[in-house]
Amino acid sequence: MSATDPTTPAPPGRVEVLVRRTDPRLAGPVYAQPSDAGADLVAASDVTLGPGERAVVGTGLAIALPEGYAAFVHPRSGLAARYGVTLVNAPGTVDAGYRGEIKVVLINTDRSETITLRRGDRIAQLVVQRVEHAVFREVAELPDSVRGVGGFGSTGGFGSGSTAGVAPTDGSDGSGAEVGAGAGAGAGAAGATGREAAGVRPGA
Ligand SMILES: O=c1ccn([C@H]2C[C@H](O)[C@@H](COP(=O)(O)OP(=O)(O)OP(=O)(O)O)O2)c(=O)[nH]1
Repeated sequence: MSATDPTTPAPPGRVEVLVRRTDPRLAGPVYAQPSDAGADLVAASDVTLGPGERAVVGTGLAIALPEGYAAFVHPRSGLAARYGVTLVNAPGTVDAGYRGEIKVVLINTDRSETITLRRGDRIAQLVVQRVEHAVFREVAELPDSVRGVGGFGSTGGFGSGSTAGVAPTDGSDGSGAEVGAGAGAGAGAAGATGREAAGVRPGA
């Protein structure tokens, strides 16, 4: 079934996403396999990326998602593993209200090889998901949790003989040095700057 066939209703349990081809000769979005999470997005134009270069590439597609959904532009693992090509902003977020052409922000992370992708090449994949819209409620204290403020490697890093679950002996939270202004326990809940940065209005 064509992904853009307007006469075929969505089967039960499947969300209907309206698709407009801004470039009618291009394919997509197409699920390569029935159980794939992502539908392939293709390049609307040729693009050549030297080592470290990036480009915003059109896909020839615009969509209308139902309210309560978003679509996420993810890299393709084959392009990433074979050529080092991924997305600068992975995953890119396509809002339900966005009606413009979906674009892909590609980057060539390879240090020496230039890659040329051709119009019609599959450059990314689109994952449609239900998303919650939160009500952000400001509080003075957050409820306790097992993790607490530990993060950024607090469970022991990446080695198989990790120290996961071993409490630090220095009385710290185990997360090592503070990482940026937003990593502290008070950020987000107590600091005025954090509130402003989070867009939380006083009294909201
Ligand atoms: O990889 C992406 C990411 C975003 N978009 C489109 C859809 C999305 O709804 C819109 C805005 O994206 P985002 O909110 O990430 O951009 P922003 O930098 O916050 O810009 P804006 O001020 O327009 O929201 O751009 C894409 O086509 N591809």
